[in-house]
Amino acid sequence: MARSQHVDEIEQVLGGGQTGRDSFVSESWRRCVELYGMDPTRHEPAHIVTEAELRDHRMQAERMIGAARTSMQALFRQVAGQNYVLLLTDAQGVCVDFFGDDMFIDELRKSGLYLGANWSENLAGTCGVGACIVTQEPVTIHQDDHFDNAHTTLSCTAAPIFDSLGALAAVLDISLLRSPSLKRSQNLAMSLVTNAVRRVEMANLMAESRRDWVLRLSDSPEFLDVDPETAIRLDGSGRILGYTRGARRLFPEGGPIIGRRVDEALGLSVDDLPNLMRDRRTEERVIEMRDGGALFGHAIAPQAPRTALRPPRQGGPIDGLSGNDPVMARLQAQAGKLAPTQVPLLITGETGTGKTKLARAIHMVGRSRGFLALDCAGLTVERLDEACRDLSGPTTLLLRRIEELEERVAVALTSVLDGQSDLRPISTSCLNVGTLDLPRTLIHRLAGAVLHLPPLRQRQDLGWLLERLLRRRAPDEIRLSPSARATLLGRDWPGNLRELEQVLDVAIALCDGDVIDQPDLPPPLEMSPDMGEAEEPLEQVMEACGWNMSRAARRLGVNRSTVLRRLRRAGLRSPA
Ligand SMILES: Nc1ncnc2c1ncn2[C@@H]1O[C@H](COP(=O)(O)OP(=O)(O)OP(=O)(O)O)[C@@H](O)[C@H]1O
Repeated sequence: MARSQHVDEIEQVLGGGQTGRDSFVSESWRRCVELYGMDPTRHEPAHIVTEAELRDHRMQAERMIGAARTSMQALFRQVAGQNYVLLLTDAQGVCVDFFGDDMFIDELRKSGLYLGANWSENLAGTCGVGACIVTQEPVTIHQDDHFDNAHTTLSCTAAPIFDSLGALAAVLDISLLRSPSLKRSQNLAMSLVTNAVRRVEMANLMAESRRDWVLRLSDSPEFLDVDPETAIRLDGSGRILGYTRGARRLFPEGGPIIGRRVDEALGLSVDDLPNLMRDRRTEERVIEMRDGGALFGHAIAPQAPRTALRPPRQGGPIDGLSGNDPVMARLQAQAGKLAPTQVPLLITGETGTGKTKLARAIHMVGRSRGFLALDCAGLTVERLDEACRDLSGPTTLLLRRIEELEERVAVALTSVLDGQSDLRPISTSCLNVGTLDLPRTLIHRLAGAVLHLPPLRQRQDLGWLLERLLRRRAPDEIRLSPSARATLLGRDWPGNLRELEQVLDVAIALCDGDVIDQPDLPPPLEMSPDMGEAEEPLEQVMEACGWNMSRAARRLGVNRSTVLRRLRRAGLRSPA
């Protein structure tokens, strides 16, 4: 388009005419004339700040430059050989970082596609960075979308980068000195730059969240751990301390996000975060959204060491484990005091009583940065060595079902613990410490203190648990009828909290309307006499099972070879 045509079109738009330009372009033209007093015939060189000013701008933007570096490098590699230039500007529009081809450096510098160029709209007229700062949205300003006649060969696609409090912090711009005439030729550039911005915001949030929980969210399980769409940073009571821009979709009604509770948008509380850590399968980490949708979640525990021997926070993860049960209250008080120490802990209790949950809660309150969870069933020496090889700094080692440890692995574990003083083991077992068939040397390294969780049938807070678990699973309207409630309160719960959760899940699925009635409750599992508590002495178990190895294995919840090994170790033989 000839220069005069460009000027004519601007004047036409100023007069209220429609010329087919994107509305954000026409609005920017209007601002250029009416707000900044620019002349449509202007042809001005790029505005470059002084060296000293650039130093200041770069210093102020230092953190964002660091957070953006990796994404910019990756983006630059993606567009290699296509003459694209990448600019990172601060929120004032000054270019504080740059990636471009050295071959064109003089031309880039002259056009303002270089460090120190100031692309704010009131100086440069309609341009990618300037329009992006004003609209706070991604934009492409293509060729004669630019107001200033000096820039009408450029094509600039820019996306805003927000800090974790939701304020505009920077702009990432991808530009071409010369481009095809069609604006849609830049659609791919737009998608590349918006993806890069998402990763920059994520890197920025992660860098400042070492002391808090981060919950990363994704629509699909495949991208959850590698390239999630958004993330929120949470304090110990589940309030949002920071977020990446994508998290706005959690609160479609708008308004400020900082300080909101996560359970306003998602069907989870901060106590559930340990269940969303990376050691769980991605497909299992589903989070219900309050609006009926679902997302996949990846929770990252606080990384930085906490101040030593700090008492657990009020309303923290350990406090949330029970209602008004005196045995649990005592246990939680002990757990809270032991959590910030390095004392190795053994948590015992029947299956499903919440041993793993308590272990994770202790880790959250403790001082360890790292967290490694290992299932002892089927654990090999190689897997143990591999998992513990690259650990650095204080780390919680959660060993689930320690009674399943094979002898060879038990020996290897003893050496691992001896060799890594930063490892704090927290083990769980369905057996009491006295019946654990493990080398004494190892038991002393694992059971500095023992915390025993009561079975659900002995807890006095079953009513509280019913309400809490129901509220976490179902919208507010769903409630239990008095008879359904009485039935649940009267059950034995051999599967403890896990069984309770499953019964509620089934009842919620089966109930019509918003009342769970007695017929909606699945009947209690028929427990065979073989599946009682697995805490009796081995000889008693064997006798009860008629010295049948398979039955004894089922009753103890272990495999046959473990029973055989225990019998040998205890010097027991069938009387027959
Ligand atoms: N205090 C609690 N409040 C609510 N839910 C709980 C509580 N403790 C545990 N749960 C839930 O009960 C289920 C079983 O808990 P967990 O896995 O910690 O039990 P466990 O004792 O380690 O079981 P197992 O010995 O069979 O591995 C989990 O889904 C957990 O989220």
